[in-house]
Amino acid sequence: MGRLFGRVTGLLCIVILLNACVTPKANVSLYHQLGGEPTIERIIDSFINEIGRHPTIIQYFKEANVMHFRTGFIRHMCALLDGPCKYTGDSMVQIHTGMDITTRDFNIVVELLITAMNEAGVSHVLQNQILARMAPLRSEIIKI
Ligand code: HEM
Repeated sequence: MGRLFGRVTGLLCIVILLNACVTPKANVSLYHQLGGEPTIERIIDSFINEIGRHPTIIQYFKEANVMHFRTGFIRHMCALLDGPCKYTGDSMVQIHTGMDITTRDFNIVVELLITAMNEAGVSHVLQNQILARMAPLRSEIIKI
């Protein structure tokens, strides 16, 4: 009986531990789960490289100041993921108005960001939560 109890308890512990590994951590910000500023910087540097290699997406950035974009995107992402930064740049609508960004190109940019997150070793559970925070911005960026 004691042995059976021991086994059941052991099994329960394993289930609880596994659950802790796959369940999003409610009380820790996405920013901290990601590894803070250094990981965001790694993701954005990789993202900028991907943009630079993409024949269609690079066209949108012909006139852009890459360092300014880098700083702004890092700040914005940090704030979006509940990090300690405050994004003080222009709104998404102000920035992207007139670029005539298509849904197709928006989706390509998301793919480039996913590639960058994969390169930075971000788990898929975390990636999905980050993308869920960005998804509502679609209407502020596409064809405005
Ligand atoms: C969820 C998706 C997106 C987010 C969160 C986002 C966010 C931002 C932010 C924060 C900046 C400003 C950086 C700064 O302060 O200068 C920016 C600039 C820019 N974004 Fe986006 N963006 C998104 C999608 C896109 C897409 C799909 C395109 C084009 C296909 C695009 C093209 C640009 C360009 C060209 C700039 C630079 C503007 C300039 O400096 O002249 N963005 N974006």
